[in-house]
Amino acid sequence: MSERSERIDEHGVRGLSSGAGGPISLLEVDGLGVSYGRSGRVLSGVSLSVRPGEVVGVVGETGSGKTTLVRAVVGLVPADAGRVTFDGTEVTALRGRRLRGFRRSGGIQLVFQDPLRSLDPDLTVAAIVGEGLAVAGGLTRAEQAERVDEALTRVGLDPSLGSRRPGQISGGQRQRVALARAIAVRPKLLLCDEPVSALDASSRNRVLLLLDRLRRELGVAIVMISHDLTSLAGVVDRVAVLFGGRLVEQGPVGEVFGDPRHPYTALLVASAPSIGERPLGRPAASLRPARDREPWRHRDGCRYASLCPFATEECAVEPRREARADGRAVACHHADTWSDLVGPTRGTTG
Ligand SMILES: Nc1ncnc2c1ncn2[C@@H]1O[C@H](COP(=O)(O)OP(=O)(O)OP(=O)(O)O)[C@@H](O)[C@H]1O
Repeated sequence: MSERSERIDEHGVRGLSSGAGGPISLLEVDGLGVSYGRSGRVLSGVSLSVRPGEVVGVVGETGSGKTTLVRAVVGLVPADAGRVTFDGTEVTALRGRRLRGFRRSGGIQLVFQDPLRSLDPDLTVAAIVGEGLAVAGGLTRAEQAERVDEALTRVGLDPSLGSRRPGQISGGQRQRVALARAIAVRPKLLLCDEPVSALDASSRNRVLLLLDRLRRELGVAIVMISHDLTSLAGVVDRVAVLFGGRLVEQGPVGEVFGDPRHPYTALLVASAPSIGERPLGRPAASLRPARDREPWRHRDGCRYASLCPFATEECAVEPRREARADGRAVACHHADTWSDLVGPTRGTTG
């Protein structure tokens, strides 16, 4: 038995903690559900945990709910089910002043895809990087300036760049500035929403290497959201796959990408052959439903069933996410059997 217990934090809110008083995981998302008015449920039953210093990837196609997950974690959109606990504080229970106080404390920092949109074009780089420090308070101007220079240096930028404005530096440099701004307040968790999608291939690689270095040097945990498996593959420890607002599979990245257990993950992997040393020995086309298959007529059940070539009547009932002995969790009735239906999933190089 783990020594999990509930404790009351400084905000008077319940949270999980280890018997020793420290949190077991830094971030615990448990059964999270989010709805937007008429759009209906956008996230359902999402559970994810991130340990201190760990890098977790969340992959999913456009509209699968990736950004909503990020926003719900910091309380920018309200959850209508489940809870989010960060470093012992139940974020989903915070409202108003206490929620703003939690965000200002800077424990979680967001880094967005498009640095030009997220950086104020009228401010200097130094002012942008120092924004969070100014909001958090407690430092003299000289101390703030020192922390700004330190953050810029850490992301590989010369502090002299501090006097420029976002329009006067390159796209790769802007993404570094966004990272410098995030790490200046010494957060425990970076939530990076498509951090490299707007960059060209060489800048993308440099920023990915930088994220890896920041995690090692600062011990900061990172949740990296992306639609691109290739970007995640070299950086993350674990990966979670989001489809239609549900996590369909999660586990150590090498295993999930090397031997996917959910047909949707398998399709993603087969569509991105560059990611694995052990690519799936199957073309993506074989993981899509045959044209002559009858349309899926059930409304409930597995969200992926209408697109899944392996769906059976059983899939009309929503699959539970089964935790497996190898540290993975898969939500598929046929997780262990679908791949046998059409031959081996592993490639010949594995
Ligand atoms: N403010 C909002 N009001 C209503 N519906 C919304 C809102 N924001 C997002 N949605 C809807 O919620 C769903 C998930 O959106 P979200 O932005 O979380 O997806 P995503 O996976 O991040 O997509 P992308 O990769 O395109 O950014 C989409 O169907 C979207 O249209």
